[in-house]
Amino acid sequence: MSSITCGLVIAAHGRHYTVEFSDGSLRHCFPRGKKGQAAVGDRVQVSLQGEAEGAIERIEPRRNLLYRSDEMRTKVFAANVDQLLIVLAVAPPFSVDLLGRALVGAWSADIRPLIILNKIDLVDGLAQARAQLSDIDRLGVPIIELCAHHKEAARDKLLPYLHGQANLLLGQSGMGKSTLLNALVPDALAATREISTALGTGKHTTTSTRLYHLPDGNGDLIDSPGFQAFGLSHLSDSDIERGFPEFAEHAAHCRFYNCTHLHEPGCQVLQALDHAQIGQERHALYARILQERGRNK
Ligand SMILES: Nc1nc2c(ncn2[C@@H]2O[C@H](COP(=O)(O)OP(=O)(O)OP(=O)(O)O)[C@@H](O)[C@H]2O)c(=O)[nH]1
Ligand SMILES: [Zn+2]
Repeated sequence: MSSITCGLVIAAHGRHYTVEFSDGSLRHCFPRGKKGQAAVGDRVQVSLQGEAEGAIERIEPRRNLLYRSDEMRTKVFAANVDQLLIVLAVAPPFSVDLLGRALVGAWSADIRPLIILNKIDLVDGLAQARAQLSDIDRLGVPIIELCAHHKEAARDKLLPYLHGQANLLLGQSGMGKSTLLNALVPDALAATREISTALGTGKHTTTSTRLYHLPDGNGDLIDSPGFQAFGLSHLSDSDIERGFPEFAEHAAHCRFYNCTHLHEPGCQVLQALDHAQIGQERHALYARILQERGRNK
C-alpha cells in the first residue's frame, strides 16, 4: 500500500503537475482517473509512487479559483489566490479592456486586485498612462508605480503588499512581468531548474503556471503565462455587475429590481453615466461583457 501525503501544486504542465511536500521535496504527479483538473495553488492528497512520482487522489476544497472562459474552453489561472497583481506598463500601451475584465474576474472570485504600473522611467508616457487609470483609481484599487529595472527599489516598494499572501501575477506580453518576477524572486531560474530535474531529464514539457515562495518564506508569487484575452462567459449577470462596484450606489435606485442598466427607463446607472459620474469606457465594457454572454448562451 502506498502512503497518502498532503502537498501543494506548484506547477502545471498540461495534465500533470509538480507537487511540493512539507519537507521541500518535489514529485511529478498525475490525477487519478478522470478527476477534475487540479490547479496551481491547490492542496492535494497524493499517494506516493516510487522515488519521484505520485497520483493525485483528492483536491482539497478551494477558497477560490480564478479562470477565464470563452465559448470554446475554460482556462484556469490558479486556486486559493488572495491577491491578483495586474502588471501594466507606461509603454507599450496596455489594454484598458483587458484590465477591466481582469478586475471583474478577480472580484467575482473574491480576490483582491492590486495594479502595478511598471516602467515609470519612461516619463514621457506617464501622464497618459495615469489618465487611463483614473476610472480605476477612483474605485480605490491600489496602484503601485515602479520601475522593475531597479530591482531593489521595486522589491522594497512591493513586498509589503505581498507578505503573507498568495499573489497571482498577471500581465499582457511586454509589460515587464518576467523582469518583475526576477526582481521579487531572485532564484526563480534555479527553482525552475529544480522542477525540470524533478520531472526527469529528457521529459520535455511546457510549464504554464508556476508558484514561487517569496524569498523570506512569507507568502507566494504565482506566475501565469501572458494573456491576450480574458473571456468571462462563466459569470452570471450579478457576478458581472459586482465587477463594476461604481454602479452599486446608483443601481440600488433603478426603477426595476432586475434592471440590466443597458436601456431601461428609470435606470439610475444610465443617468449617472449621462452625468459623467460613471466612466463611458467602464459602462461600454460592462455592456460588451453582457453581450458576449448573451451570444454564448
Ligand atoms: N524602461 C523600462 N523597461 C522595462 C522595465 N521593466 C521591463 N522592461 C523592459 O520591457 C521589456 C519586456 O519585459 P519582460 O520582463 O520580458 O516582459 P514580460 O511582461 O515578461 O513579457 P513577455 O515575456 O512577452 O510575456 C524588456 O525589454 C524589459 O527590459 C522598466 O522598469 N523600465
Ligand atoms: Zn439600471
